[in-house]
Amino acid sequence: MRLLIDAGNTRLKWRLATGDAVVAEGLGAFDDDLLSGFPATSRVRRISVSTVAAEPRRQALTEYLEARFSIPVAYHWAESGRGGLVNAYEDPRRMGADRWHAMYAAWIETRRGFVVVDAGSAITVDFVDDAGRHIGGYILPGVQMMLRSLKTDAARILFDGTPASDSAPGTTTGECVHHGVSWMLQSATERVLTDAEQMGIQRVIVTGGDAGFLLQLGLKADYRPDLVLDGLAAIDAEDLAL
Ligand SMILES: Nc1ncnc2c1ncn2[C@@H]1O[C@H](COP(=O)(O)OP(=O)(O)O)[C@@H](O)[C@H]1O
Ligand SMILES: CC(C)(COP(=O)(O)O)[C@@H](O)C(=O)NCCC(=O)O
Ligand SMILES: [K+]
Repeated sequence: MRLLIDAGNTRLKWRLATGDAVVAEGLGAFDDDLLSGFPATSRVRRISVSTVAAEPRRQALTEYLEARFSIPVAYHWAESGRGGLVNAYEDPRRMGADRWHAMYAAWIETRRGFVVVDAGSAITVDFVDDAGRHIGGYILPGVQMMLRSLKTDAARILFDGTPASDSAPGTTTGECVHHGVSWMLQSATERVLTDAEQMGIQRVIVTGGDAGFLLQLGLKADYRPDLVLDGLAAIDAEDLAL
C-alpha cells in the first residue's frame, strides 16, 4: 500500500491507497498524533509527501515516518512541467509543492483550463489556460492569518467569535472584523470569476480548510477537498512506472 501525505502549514492530510483505490484517509493538526485514525495493521510499501511546512517540521515528519514504517520517504516538489502542464515560475522550486500538485490533479482530469483556489493557511489562486500553461497566481493571507494579524498587530482591535458569512457593514469591533474578512473574500471571489472569464477559463475548483467558507460567500466552484493528494498520487504513480 502507498501512504500519501499533504503536510500544510496548519494540518496534515494522509491517504492510504492501493493502486487508484483509497483504503483510508484522515487529517489532523501537527501537534496531534500525526496519523490519527491510521489503520495499524496496514503494510505500507511506499511513502510520498507533498509539503510546504518549514524545514525543521519536515525533518521531524521524516524521522517519525521512517521510525514508524522503516522505509524511506519520497518528497515531491513543484516542477517546471509535466504531462503538458507548464509552470509559469522561472524557478519552480520556489513554488509551494501543494500548488503544483493541486494544479496537476485538475489538469489531468480534463486537460482544459481551470482556476484552483486553495483556501488553507494562506489562500492561493492559480490560473491555467486550455493549453496547460500556468498563467500565474496569487498568494493571499488565509482566514485565520487575517484574524491573527488584526488581533496581534493592533492594540485596540479586541474581538472574539468565529468567521461569519455576513458581509454587511459592522457596528461592533467583532462584526467589523468578521464581516470585513467576508467582504474582502467576497470581493476576491468575484474577481476570481471575472478574471477567469476574461482568460476564457470556465472551470473553477476550490480546496483547502476554508473552501466551504468561500462557497458560502458565493464562490461558484467545484469543491475538491483532496485535490493536493490526488495530484500527488498521480505524480507518484507516474514516477514509479518510469
Ligand atoms: N478543524 C479545523 N482545524 C483547523 N483549521 C480549520 C478547521 N476547519 C477549518 N479550518 C480552516 O482551514 C485553514 C487550514 O486549512 P488547511 O487546508 O488544512 O491548511 P494547510 O494546507 O495550510 O495546512 C485554517 O486556517 C482554518 O481557517
Ligand atoms: C502559499 C503557501 C504558503 C500555501 O500553503 P498552505 O496555506 O496550504 O499551507 C505555500 O504554497 C508556500 O509555502 N508557497 C511557497 C511560495 C510560492 O508558492 O511561491
Ligand atoms: K493554501
